[in-house]
Amino acid sequence: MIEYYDISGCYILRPWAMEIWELLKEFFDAEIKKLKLKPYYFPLFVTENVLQKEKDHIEGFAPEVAWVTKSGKSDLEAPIAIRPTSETVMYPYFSKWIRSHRDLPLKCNQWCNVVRWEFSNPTPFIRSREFLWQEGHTVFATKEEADEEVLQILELYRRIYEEFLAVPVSKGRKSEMEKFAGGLYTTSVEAFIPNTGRGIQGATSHCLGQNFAKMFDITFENEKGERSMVWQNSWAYTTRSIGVMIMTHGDDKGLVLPPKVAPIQVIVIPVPFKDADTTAIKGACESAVYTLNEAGIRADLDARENYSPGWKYSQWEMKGVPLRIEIGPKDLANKQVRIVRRDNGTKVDIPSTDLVEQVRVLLDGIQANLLETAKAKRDACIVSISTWDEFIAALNDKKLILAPWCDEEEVEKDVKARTKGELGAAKTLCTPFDQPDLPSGTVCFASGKPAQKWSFWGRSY
Ligand SMILES: O=C1CCCN[C@@H]1CCCn1cnc2cc(F)c(F)cc2c1=O
Ligand SMILES: [Mg+2]
Repeated sequence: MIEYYDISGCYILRPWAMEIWELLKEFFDAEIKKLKLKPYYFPLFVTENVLQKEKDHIEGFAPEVAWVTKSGKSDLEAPIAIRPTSETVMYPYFSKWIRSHRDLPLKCNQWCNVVRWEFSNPTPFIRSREFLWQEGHTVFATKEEADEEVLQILELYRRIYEEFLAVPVSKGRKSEMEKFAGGLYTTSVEAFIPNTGRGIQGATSHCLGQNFAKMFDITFENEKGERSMVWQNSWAYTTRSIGVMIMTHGDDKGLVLPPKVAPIQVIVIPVPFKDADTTAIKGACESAVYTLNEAGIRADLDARENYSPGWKYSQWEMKGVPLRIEIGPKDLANKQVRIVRRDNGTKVDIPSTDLVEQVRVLLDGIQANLLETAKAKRDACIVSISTWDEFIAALNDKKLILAPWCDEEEVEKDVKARTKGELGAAKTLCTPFDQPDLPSGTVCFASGKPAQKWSFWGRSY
């Protein structure tokens, strides 16, 4: 999927990864086009004074910004930043383009790369200094429109994770401390990795309120001729989503790819036998591949002569291909094929006449099974707690913790301070929209004050 690169935190995305990214992009791009998003491409570079436009938007991030300071041997008269995100690149032009309510809503999306020179341990897909993403930046006349779109996009992110990557996620709202500092509120879809007991943010959808409108003077004349400030959203998901899928489904044989994002969904392998008719077997494999491709199923043939069938089985299992079809002399004679599932290893012989129908059923079955299995594993990690001791025990037990919280930032900071350590501190992951019942009199696990809500807490990536 990747090749390591001679700059730390940078990776080469090879076809097995890029094809997954392209399948996700195909779905998401089609969906946002239904919402009238327009494609743009803004420059990679942003000047220092524009980037510094808003102190509290950038302040904590300054160490991550990568700068161009020279061209050839000569210094640039002023350093130029490489975009870590595009608010400051785009919004001066939103200000120029938006004059009247007729110019609203403005709906801009760009598929691009961004650079953030992180120093914590670089990890392929999960934390890299350059990554691919889409960033949506939308502008509305009213808060109601913005609020509605934030949730529409969040639902698309849930679909990317649950319907395509087969990764269960929780929709919720970030705390004031964890939200995007420049915005009004942040919603996110949160995943969880049982093996490491860490939460991971899958995607985020922010309502920026009118904060950036104030900063960049983005105003419009409404129907009554009054000048007012716009309401904005911004939202993104990144190539990190591929890493979450890998960690969620992988097993000791390697990758396990959900069919919806598998570049090859079915690999067909001829199983020659000493005196059997290899030409007929290969012909049967080729027609199986053809028939499946005609039906819109991503099938391929592995007829390499220099590898044994067994060697091929292992290789395609390692690459996570959902289904393997074996055709040998016996299968040929019985006009059947043997199909092997990657997710649970079951083998089934089906008549060649039923090929497309059965493969579709099996692929849907694998997709559903992967999500259900991941959901069960994730749910088994969720524990509700009510006291500090229970919280610490659950944290050390690598759990995803649902805790009653007073919603005070000081308490959130205090929990971080009290759980610092080489595994990283505990933090709020999100306050799930789906709130369990909170009996009156329930107190916050950390402060003892009246609890306002249930929130997910845990260590994170
Ligand atoms: O998360 C999104 C969705 C897509 C558009 N951007 C928002 C907020 C990004 C928050 N963020 C995140 N990381 C950053 C890193 C930087 F180096 C930097 F200068 C700024 C930022 C920064 O603003
Ligand atoms: Mg960051």
